[in-house]
Amino acid sequence: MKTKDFDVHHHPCFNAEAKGQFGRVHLPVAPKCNIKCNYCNRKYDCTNESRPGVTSKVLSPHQALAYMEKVLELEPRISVAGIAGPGDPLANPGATLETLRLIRERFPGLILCLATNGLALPAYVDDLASLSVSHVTVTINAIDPKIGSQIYAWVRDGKVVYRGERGAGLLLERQLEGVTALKEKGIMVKVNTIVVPGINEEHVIQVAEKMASLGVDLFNCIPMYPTRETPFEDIAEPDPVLISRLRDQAARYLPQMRHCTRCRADAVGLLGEDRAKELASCLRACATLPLKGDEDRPYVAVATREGLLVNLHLGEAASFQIWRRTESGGFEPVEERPAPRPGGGLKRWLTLSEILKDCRAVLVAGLGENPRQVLEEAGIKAYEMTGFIEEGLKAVYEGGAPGLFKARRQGCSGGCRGGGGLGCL
Ligand SMILES: C[S@@+](CC[C@H](N)C(=O)[O-])C[C@H]1O[C@@H](n2cnc3c(N)ncnc32)[C@H](O)[C@@H]1O
Ligand code: SF4
Ligand code: SF4
Repeated sequence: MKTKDFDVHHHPCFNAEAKGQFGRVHLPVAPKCNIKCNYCNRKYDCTNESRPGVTSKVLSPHQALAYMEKVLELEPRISVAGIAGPGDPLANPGATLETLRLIRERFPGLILCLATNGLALPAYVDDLASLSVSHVTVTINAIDPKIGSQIYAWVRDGKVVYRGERGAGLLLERQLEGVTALKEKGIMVKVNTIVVPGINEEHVIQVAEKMASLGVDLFNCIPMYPTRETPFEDIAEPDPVLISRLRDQAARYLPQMRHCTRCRADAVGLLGEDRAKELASCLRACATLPLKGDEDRPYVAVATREGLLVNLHLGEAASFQIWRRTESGGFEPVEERPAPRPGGGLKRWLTLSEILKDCRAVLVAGLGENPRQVLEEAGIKAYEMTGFIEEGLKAVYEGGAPGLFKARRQGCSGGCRGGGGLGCL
């Protein structure tokens, strides 16, 4: 079938025959998640770990568009732009839909794809269809809430957190509704089932049977990758012989994906020829672009006592120094702007966003999650660091200097395997 400007068969995950010819890029624009799987660790900022959920940077939609342009220059065989985390794309619906919209507009010939746990899927199927998203992967690990409750620590719907069978039951309900709605729209659906020894390994076949009854196109039995600092870290990875047997049994119901490489959330390239390491500096550079691409934001605001070091927390700065890049490539302070007075909660940070609206970033020694969110929603990236202002400015304007800024989630889990590991998911 040929739909619009792209050919749905050119997806290397859904069609094994396409995998040597066509590649995919994951755009890491979705950091938050609305459930907690007991095998998943979404710590990022690591270039070496090769497992699902890891990315070296999170991008805004406009940064992701700029990154996509660069990636296609380097690797024109990429036919798919997908969003697979590092959290759940539909737990970050604003960033996800905006990214898909920007990519669809600029690259009508690309296949758009999404991987989700399905909790928020029913609410967004119409949006996905209207953006011509043609391929969706839903991770469904159990069709029995008793089994699901051993895999999911919690499920958050709006502001309410559900645990145990109630949480797993709600998730399952939404997954079934979401998959049905996707198929009604003619979207290709792959179901990922993570095989967790001792928990769901024999149940996997029942999941496949149920998915077949909903018209799912492809089934992907994925061996759980034991990940440090998760409740399942001590469960051994399932044996390849077991996985092969489960795939053969599940094949009675659905076609099987047997070539999944368990990609990172910033995977890029052909499957099995991942170029995420090679493109890490490009990804980092794109993460330093203004958060909102269409605005002119020449300045960076700095919380400093004396004008040499970044040494004040956001909340304790009575004023911010405003710096810019000079034509010769150096940096100079242009003015000092008073900060809003303490107190006033959210209003204080909204006022600060207005004061700094021509700044692409603010350098501070520390800040809380609420002001960070308010500033970032206004397009001002907040970087936590201590040290020389000029070093921070260089990193903001030019990228590089990994490690200078304090990671939002601290480094990798210590289980780095120097990038060898398992390829991508
Ligand atoms: C990182 S998630 C992102 C998309 C979405 N949040 C989801 O879970 O479907 C991509 C895939 O990686 C899987 N995954 C995460 N951690 C894993 C692990 N330790 N072993 C195997 N698969 C894992 C997820 O279950 C999902 O199928
Ligand atoms: S839904 Fe995806 S990102 Fe969220 S915890 Fe599970 S595997 Fe991780
Ligand atoms: S994780 Fe598997 S399905 Fe997802 S992009 Fe990688 S190979 Fe394709």
